[in-house]
Amino acid sequence: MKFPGRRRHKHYFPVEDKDPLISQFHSSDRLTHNYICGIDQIVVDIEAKVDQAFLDEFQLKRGMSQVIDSTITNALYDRLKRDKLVEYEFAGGTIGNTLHNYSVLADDRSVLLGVMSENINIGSYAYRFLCNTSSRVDLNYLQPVDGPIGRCFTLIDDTGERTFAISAGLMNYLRPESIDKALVQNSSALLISAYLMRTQGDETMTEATMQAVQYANEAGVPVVLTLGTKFLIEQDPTWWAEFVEKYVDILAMNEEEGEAITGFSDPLLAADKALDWVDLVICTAGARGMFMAGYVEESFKRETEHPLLPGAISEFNRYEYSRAMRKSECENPIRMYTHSAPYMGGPDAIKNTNGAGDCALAAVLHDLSANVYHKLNVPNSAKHEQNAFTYSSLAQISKYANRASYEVLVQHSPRLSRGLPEREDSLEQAYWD
Ligand SMILES: Nc1ncnc2c1ncn2[C@@H]1O[C@H](COP(=O)(O)OP(=O)(O)O)[C@@H](O)[C@H]1O
Ligand SMILES: Nc1nc2c(ncn2[C@@H]2O[C@H](COP(=O)(O)O)[C@@H](O)[C@H]2O)c(=O)[nH]1
Repeated sequence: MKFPGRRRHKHYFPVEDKDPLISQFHSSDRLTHNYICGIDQIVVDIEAKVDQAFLDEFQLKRGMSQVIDSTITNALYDRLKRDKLVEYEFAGGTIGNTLHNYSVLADDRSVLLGVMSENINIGSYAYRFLCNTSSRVDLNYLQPVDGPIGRCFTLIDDTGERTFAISAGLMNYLRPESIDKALVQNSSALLISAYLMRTQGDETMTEATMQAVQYANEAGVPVVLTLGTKFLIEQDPTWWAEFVEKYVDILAMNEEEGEAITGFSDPLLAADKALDWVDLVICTAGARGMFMAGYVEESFKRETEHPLLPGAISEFNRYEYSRAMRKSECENPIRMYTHSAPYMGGPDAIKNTNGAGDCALAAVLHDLSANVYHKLNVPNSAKHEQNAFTYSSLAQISKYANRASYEVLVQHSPRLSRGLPEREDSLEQAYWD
């Protein structure tokens, strides 16, 4: 719950003193609301601490997200239960987490597309997923299926490395006809992950995703792709690069995924390379914080007031105070980059890194969506003389994203249980204005 805040005496007066003009102005139903939507394999995370011998026993590759068959699933589940190794069971899924965190941060609507069991028993995984998802995430468009959603065994070793074993259930049976064209085309962004391309046999998730992407591309709705895991990208980096160039507008990745798709281990160079394909890049880099890269029209560029940073691209942060634009909106596009270290140098004790990257992306999406909201409701604002993609400067967004992921690092779940404080000394005043 948000802090109730201070009450001022002057706001309490008799009904007859009410000014009809003022009440009209404050009426929130006169504001136009926007939303973002995303597609996911609906899964619940089952988290346990394990060692290498445990991974070997179930033929799991350390650090990977891998799909397991029903024999391994049953054996793994029985073993986790028998030895009481399960620490948490919580709604997961990379896009589910991101939309939940977006809705918590923005206190606004997002729409999740995917499947949901049509018959739900109290305490079942489907039930848990629904219970652990923000009421601001619209679940009305989920496609019913006759069977279970997915389970993601999240196995964490002593070093904090996470190995994901996915028991798919019916999570990949979202059908193309379940994608509502108007819903996608009226949204402020369509969020997808690389995992959605990992289907087999008669699973229809990839086709459904491509249907949504086609609708979004047709309507100019930004398609945001998060790469999920480097192992998926490493299998065919050229295919992924072409996919990104053809269909995607905003690319989110961590430094390992960045290396897999671009060949550059330096996150700044990886972000720069990815900017050949998309309009905006987010590259998280664990304890090193995050890098972002984007475009701005020459005439709207703003120089940073921070020291210029050395790096593979010298003084790369020079224009980090600029708001990002789509390359196609710029007559003379300039590339700009920013880097932010972790908020407060990172937490003293990290409880869990699960979902830190998803949360950073949620904050970026919040900024993008706030821009759309502002434009819809205050179209004549001087702010929109620049046809920017983002509400804030790249420098501000990356700080906000790191602030949001900090919150995930100090809790056990990948999903935020509350929004960020209204104002913080550590964020520049301009952010809140
Ligand atoms: N060990 C760490 N110390 C401090 N901050 C961290 C650490 N790991 C992650 N973070 C924060 O979380 C963000 C996302 O983390 P990262 O691990 O790169 O994402 P992903 O979960 O996608 O692999 C980073 O940009 C940083 O702000
Ligand atoms: N939709 C899918 N989500 C998956 C898969 N494997 C893992 N995950 C989810 O990722 C988050 C952790 O995100 P990260 O940014 O910290 O890597 C976790 O909650 C898992 O549920 C998958 O195959 N599909």
